[in-house]
Amino acid sequence: MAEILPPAKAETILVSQPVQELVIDGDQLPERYICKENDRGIIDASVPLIEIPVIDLSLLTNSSSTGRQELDKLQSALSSWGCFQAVNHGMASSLLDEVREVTKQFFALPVEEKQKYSRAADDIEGYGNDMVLSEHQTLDWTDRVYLLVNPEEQRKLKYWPENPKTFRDILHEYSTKLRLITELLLKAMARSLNLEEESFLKQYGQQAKVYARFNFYPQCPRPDLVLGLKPHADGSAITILLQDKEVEGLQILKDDQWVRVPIVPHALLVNVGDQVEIMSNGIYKSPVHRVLTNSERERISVAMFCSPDPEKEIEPVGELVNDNRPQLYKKVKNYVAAYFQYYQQWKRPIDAVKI
Ligand SMILES: O=C(O)CCC(=O)C(=O)O
Ligand SMILES: [Fe+2]
Repeated sequence: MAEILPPAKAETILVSQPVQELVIDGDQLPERYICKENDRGIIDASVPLIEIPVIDLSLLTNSSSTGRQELDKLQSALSSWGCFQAVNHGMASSLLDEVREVTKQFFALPVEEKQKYSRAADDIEGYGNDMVLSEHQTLDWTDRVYLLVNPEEQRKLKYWPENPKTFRDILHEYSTKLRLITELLLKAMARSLNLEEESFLKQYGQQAKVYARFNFYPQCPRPDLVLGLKPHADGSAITILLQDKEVEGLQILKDDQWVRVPIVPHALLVNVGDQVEIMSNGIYKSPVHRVLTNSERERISVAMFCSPDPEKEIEPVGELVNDNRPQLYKKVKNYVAAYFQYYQQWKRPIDAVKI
C-alpha cells in the first residue's frame, strides 16, 4: 500500500490571526499573504468565463434513453472537466439561501463571538484559517469554519456555532439532504462507466467522513498578489460546493488554462476529488482549482468534502484496469490525513500514489 507523508505533528499546527481582523494600512499587506512569483503563475481575474456542463440529477436514475443520455453527459463532464453544475438536485433554493445566509451572519459576528468556536492548536475543526506548518508558507486570504458532519456520532458540537441560532439546524438539514445526493451521484458515476452501481459506493463505505467548510474571503486590497485559496485539487471522493450568489472568484484549470466558474444560483457545483480519480483509474479527473480575491466585495462559499471511510482501502476498480489501461494508482488508505501538508507546499498528494 502506498505510503504518503505521515499526518502533521500536533506541535507544527499553529493558529494564525483571522484575515478579517488584519489591519491593513493602505497597500501594505502582510508579506505572508503575497504569493511568490514562481508559485502563483499569473493571477488574472479576467480569464474566460466558460460554461461548465450542467447535469440534471433527476434524470440520472431514469431508465429511459433520456436517462442514458444524461449519464453520457456526466461521463463526458467528469472525464474532461472533473466537475459539473448539478441542477434538479431536489433541494429547495430557499434552503441553499439559508445556508448562505447563516454563513454570512456567522462571519459578521464580533470576533470574540466567533472565537468561542476557535480551532484548538492540535485540531483541524473549528473557526480559524490555514494550518501554519512552516514559516515560509504563503497564507490564504480566507477565514473558515471547518466541521465534521458525518458520521453524526463523531460531530464535535463545541465547534458548531450557536449564533446565528439556526446555524446548527440548517447545517444538519443540508448535510442530511446532501448525503442522499452523494449516494445518488456515486451510483450514477459508476453506471456512467458501465460499472455495477455499487462499485464506488463499496469503497466509499458506510462510515464515510463528510466535512463542511464555510469559507469567507474578506475584501482584499491587492487581488493581483494574493489568493483566496492556492491552486489545489480536493482530497475527497467528491466535493459539493455552494457558491456565493453574487460574487465570483472560483477558477478551474482546464487544459492548462485558468477559466472562471460562473455562478448558477440554484445549482450545486460538484467536483471529483482525488479519491474518485484513483477509484476510476484516472478516467475521472480531480480538477485543480483556486480562488481569487476581490477588492470591492467579500465572498462566501460552503464546500462539503465527502470522503471514504478512512478505514477503507481505495484502489482503481478492477474493471477499469486492463491491457490498454494499466493500473495508474496504488492502493491507499486514509488519504486525507496527509493531504494538507502537500497543499501547503504547493504539491499534489495524488502524485505520491501514482504508479
Ligand atoms: O470558494 C470556492 O469557491 C472554492 C472552495 C474550495 O475550493 C475549497 O474549499 O476546497
Ligand atoms: Fe477545493
